[in-house]
Amino acid sequence: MSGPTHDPALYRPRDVVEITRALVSVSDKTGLVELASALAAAGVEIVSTGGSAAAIAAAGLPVTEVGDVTGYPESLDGRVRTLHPVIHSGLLADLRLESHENELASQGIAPFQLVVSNLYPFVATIAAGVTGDAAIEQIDIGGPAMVRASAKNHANVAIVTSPSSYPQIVDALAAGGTTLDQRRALASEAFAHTAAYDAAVASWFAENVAPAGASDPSNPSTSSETAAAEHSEVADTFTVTADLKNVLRYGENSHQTAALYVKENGTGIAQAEQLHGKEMSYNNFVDADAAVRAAWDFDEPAVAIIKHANPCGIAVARGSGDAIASAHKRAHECDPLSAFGGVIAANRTLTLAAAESIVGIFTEVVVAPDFEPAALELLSTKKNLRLLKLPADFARETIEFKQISGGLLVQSVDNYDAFDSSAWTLVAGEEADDATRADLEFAWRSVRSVKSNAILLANDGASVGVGMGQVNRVDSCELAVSRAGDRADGSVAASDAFFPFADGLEVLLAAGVRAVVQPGGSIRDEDVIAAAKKVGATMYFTGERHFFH
Ligand SMILES: NC(=O)c1ncn([C@@H]2O[C@H](COP(=O)(O)O)[C@@H](O)[C@H]2O)c1NC=O
Repeated sequence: MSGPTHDPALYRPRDVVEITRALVSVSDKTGLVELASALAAAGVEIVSTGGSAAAIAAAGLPVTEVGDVTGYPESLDGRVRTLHPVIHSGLLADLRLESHENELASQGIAPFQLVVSNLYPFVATIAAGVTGDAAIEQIDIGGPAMVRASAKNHANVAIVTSPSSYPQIVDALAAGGTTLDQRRALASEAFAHTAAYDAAVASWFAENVAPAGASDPSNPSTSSETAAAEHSEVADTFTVTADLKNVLRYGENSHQTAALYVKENGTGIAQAEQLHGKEMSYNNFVDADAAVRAAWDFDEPAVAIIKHANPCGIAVARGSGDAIASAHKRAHECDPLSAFGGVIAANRTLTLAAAESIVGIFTEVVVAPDFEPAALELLSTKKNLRLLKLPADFARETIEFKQISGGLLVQSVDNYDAFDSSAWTLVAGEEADDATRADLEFAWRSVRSVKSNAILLANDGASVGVGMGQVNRVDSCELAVSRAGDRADGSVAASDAFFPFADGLEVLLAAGVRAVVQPGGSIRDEDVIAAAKKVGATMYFTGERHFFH
């Protein structure tokens, strides 16, 4: 038996390939009858598997069952159908080579020039909650084999994996055949189709079937018992597959190209339904994601207002009135100047009262789990405002990744839940009273949505001053204090990481901050604690930081 042939001299050129025989085996039968009609009208012999053949025959069109070609019945509950040398030789024979042509002829096997196939709906099956052997049975084997075989042999075979490509095949029939360029493009789509399919299977398998210790980092444990548990198992490869949803007008800047890709079973911002407004931009998506990240960190009704991926206001509701309206008003008051042109996320249905509070403020995007009809109507009067409704099964991601040159960094998301102040250590001043404690918990929860170095001042469940993204902590403290103005006096503060020196804390204390929560852990903690004690301020250490870059 000879190995692969590489001698270019042996290849006879082939561009247009006339279609005389097609193999059709599709789970998604959209457009099947229309395509089969065109094939039949062009005199193409159609060979097909059980369900596809039945659909074609039911339309009164001629079709040959695969079993009649192989002389072998579809067997093992359909596990073995097209997996037969008579089929695969017809898919893989490279008719540019005289030797293949002769071999096929001597075996009495007719080649295929067209394969139409899409695979068992594995992702839809597991999304519907199917598990165990029933899910495994939906892993298509014969389909990917014939898709990959014909994609490899695109010099001779056109492989169609999507009903959206059927019209070009109908056109090709009229034009006398498929061109090499066409078959190359279709083969590229086909390999992407099987790669995405296998990625979905691999990810499900790692989580549901593989023994413990072999899990995929895209599915890390969501247990937050200890931070160490989050750092446990990582897999040898990291695969992400996402399909193009739409090309965006541009990226972060107008000279950058950009597109939105969506994960097949994703339930996030990328899947949100746009109810109103202009097309979402790249930056809108980034900010909407950051806004949801901040607002969804709270169980109680909360609103976050984001600019350039940073909160310029976060608040929970107060009083007996409309909760989301209250949360929005209080979040907005934190920094009205910065909230201009911001992105607002609410973690509850956006009410009319909240819409009335928002409508007069120039806002780019409002994202919420739903909108009261009257709120939608009111906000829809703003033509430039985009309204996004999150999927009903919206869920925050459990892992995140960043591209670096030559690779990817992957980590579990910061879901370390250390908001219960009873677990903190008092290192300076008096134990906080209940109201102060609640404010410290609010500040500590909010500060992890702020880019490091992050300082957040809060009062009564609302941020009053945010210092973000500075390259030293003193500047972040000064920024938070200057944004808070008079409101710094009597507020509480959270710092996403320890104070390396007392200087940053001293800025906060001088402005009247009366209680502070921070991780602790600096080699100069004693100096920092002394600064708090000196003015009688309360300070807690959480023991865990919340860097966010
Ligand atoms: N076992 C095989 O040899 C085989 N050959 C084709 N299939 C799949 O059978 C499906 C079509 O089945 P039907 O035509 O019976 O509805 C296609 O999704 C195709 O990918 C197979 N099924 C799974 O492995």
